Amino acid sequence: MTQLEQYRREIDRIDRELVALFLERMAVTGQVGVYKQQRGIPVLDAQREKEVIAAKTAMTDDPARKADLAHLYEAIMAISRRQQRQLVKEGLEDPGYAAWVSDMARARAPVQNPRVVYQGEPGCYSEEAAVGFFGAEVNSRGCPWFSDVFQALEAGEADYAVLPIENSSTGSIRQVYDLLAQYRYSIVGEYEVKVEHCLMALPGVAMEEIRTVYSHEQGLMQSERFLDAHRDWTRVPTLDTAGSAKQVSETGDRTAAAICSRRAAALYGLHILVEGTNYNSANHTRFVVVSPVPELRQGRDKISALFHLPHQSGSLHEILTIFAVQGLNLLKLESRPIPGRSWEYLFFLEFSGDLTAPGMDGVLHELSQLASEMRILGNFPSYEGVR
Ligand SMILES: C=C(O[C@@H]1C=C(C(=O)O)C=C[C@H]1O)C(=O)O
Repeated sequence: MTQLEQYRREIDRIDRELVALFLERMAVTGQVGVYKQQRGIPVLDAQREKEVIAAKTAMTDDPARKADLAHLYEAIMAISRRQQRQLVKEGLEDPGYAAWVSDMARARAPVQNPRVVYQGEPGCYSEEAAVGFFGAEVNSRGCPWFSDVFQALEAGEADYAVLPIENSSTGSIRQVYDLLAQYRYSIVGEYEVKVEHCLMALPGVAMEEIRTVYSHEQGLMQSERFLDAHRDWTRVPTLDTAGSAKQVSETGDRTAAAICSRRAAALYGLHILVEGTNYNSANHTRFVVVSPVPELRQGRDKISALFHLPHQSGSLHEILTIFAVQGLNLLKLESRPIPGRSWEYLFFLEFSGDLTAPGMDGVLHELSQLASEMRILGNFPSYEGVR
């Protein structure tokens, strides 16, 4: 037997003892669950958990092992809470859970023939997403700024907004995340658009004549490598891609070009000089459909939630432990700074699931109890179209 085989034999022996003890512990924590259920005692006892961890970490002087034991016991106790939650039904003590229950109570059916707002001029990718999600006959209109879109919902001028949330080349659209945090609205759906940018100018204009190129900052960023080959062009960010095409068309400036969709070129009578200026050929933008009133649409399989975590080391790790222990499939994690509180963050998490499925109330209690603040932004069907 090699030395390695000998070590592994030893590890297997120790693990047999560990597993037997773990199962024994679970049997007792299960009995604690029955006890709590009979007496209406909450599952989580944060003080007791602190004591359990303190007692274990006191058993070694090695600081690294102390931290390891704390993590190990966090996971073990999350597992025993999950086991107890199958028995114990809890009330509305947790604000995040209570808010979700009250949101569900006011959830409405999808609005028929809705009024839809998006940011940009007709022909922009957001309009394309609105058409894709709601159909070609959608009653939609564009607004200059993202904040105008939210204000239109607030004023009751629209039923839904379609907003870009992330791009597969350049990442998150931070302004939209910040507005989602600011307004207490719900995400009720999502849609993806394959973004293929083109360089366009007035008919008859040659590449050599171009001095300035206009596009939304995302269009410029997604075409960065193409533009780097034309360093003498001035790059001017505009409110949206279609707006830049409209501007080139209306000013009649032969030294100007726009980076925008093929659709916008046709709409504003521009001539395409270069197709596919985006450096990533698989360039997709994901849009969310935002509603001022919560909805629970058929086929919901994706959950979006916002968390403010306690400003202490390990709090993100603890939340992620819950995801692992509860078998939740985490799809995206985004953090945004909190104004006025340097180095504190709001975390936006997306994960798979249907919050009305059995057992999900326990998951929400767990997450709400560990976060300083938790808000469910929505539970909606994920985009299923082809990429
Ligand atoms: C087992 C209990 O329930 C929970 C799980 C704990 C554990 O696994 O040690 C400790 C405290 C509670 O949050 C208990 O209350 O003792």
